[in-house]
Amino acid sequence: MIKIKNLTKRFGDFVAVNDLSFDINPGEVVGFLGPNGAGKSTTMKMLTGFLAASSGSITINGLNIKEDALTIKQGLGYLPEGAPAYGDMTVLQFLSFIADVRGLTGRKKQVRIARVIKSVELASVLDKSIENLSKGFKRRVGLAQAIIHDPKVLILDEPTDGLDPNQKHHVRELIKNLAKDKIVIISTHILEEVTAVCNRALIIANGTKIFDGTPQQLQEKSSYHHAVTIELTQAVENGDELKSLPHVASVVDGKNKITVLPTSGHNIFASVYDKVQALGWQFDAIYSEQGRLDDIFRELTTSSTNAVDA
Ligand SMILES: Nc1ncnc2c1ncn2[C@@H]1O[C@H](COP(=O)(O)OP(=O)(O)OP(=O)(O)O)[C@@H](O)[C@H]1O
Repeated sequence: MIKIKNLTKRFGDFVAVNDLSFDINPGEVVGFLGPNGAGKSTTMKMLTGFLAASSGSITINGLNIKEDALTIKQGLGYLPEGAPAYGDMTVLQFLSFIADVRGLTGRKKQVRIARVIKSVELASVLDKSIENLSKGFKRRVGLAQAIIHDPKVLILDEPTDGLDPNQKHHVRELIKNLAKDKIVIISTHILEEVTAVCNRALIIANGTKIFDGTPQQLQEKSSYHHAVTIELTQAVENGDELKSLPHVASVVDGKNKITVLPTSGHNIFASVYDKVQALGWQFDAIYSEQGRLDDIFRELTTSSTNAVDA
């Protein structure tokens, strides 16, 4: 279990992480979100013992990062931002080196190396220098070094950055499989990643926690939660006719699309559907939305007085 209490990091007068507190339990895959400069990487660096906190405490499985950094690091996998160091090593040399650093020897070392090569799909680049790899392969090598020792806590800073869509899918599946008995913290800008991989979302802005809940609870905060979208066959209608329905907050007219937003907590699908039928509108699709994460992310992170726990 990870316990973060009143964690603060100052760089001179600037407060990058401000009084952050939260706990994380095994089995949780936490999407750590926030706009650029919110303090995500700084928090991750403190969690992994690479940066000392100005105040507050971090304990991982009962050990304090200040006193037991080495023991904590042994049970932790970390994928930092960017590419792995030692660009002149080949992929295989690098993995072998990391396995040595992690104290793996003999058959166990060979088995673990073979396992990560397979799970992160590195077989085709084993003899290439890391510096000559594409961005996506560099990221995969970074992921391989983070999981080679089967750590109980995995901290991944933008794990799918630079990967093509197939690889993104593959890495997300890999993370989901790895996550069963571990704590996984993923920093990401990709909101769809949160619903695809995470069972908890934690959003920070200006170093302060502004949301902590499930991806579902995050979606429920969107003004598009339970909004009804009608994709019209022809863009001849406007949404004025729908504005007067009960519990309708507003109507957004798009090109061939009209979206009807409900007032909080109301389900307006049936009444919108009936009205569209009564009006005789031709449509290709009509559906209820789950909520738009981009929209709620913007709402939460652009307002400064919005601290919330789901
Ligand atoms: N070593 C440092 N010295 C001074 N300021 C720093 C230092 N490291 C980070 N900062 C500042 O702290 C703030 C938080 O940075 P951090 O890298 O943690 O943000 P982030 O949420 O990871 O952003 P991004 O999404 O852009 O990676 C930023 O304003 C950054 O400029």
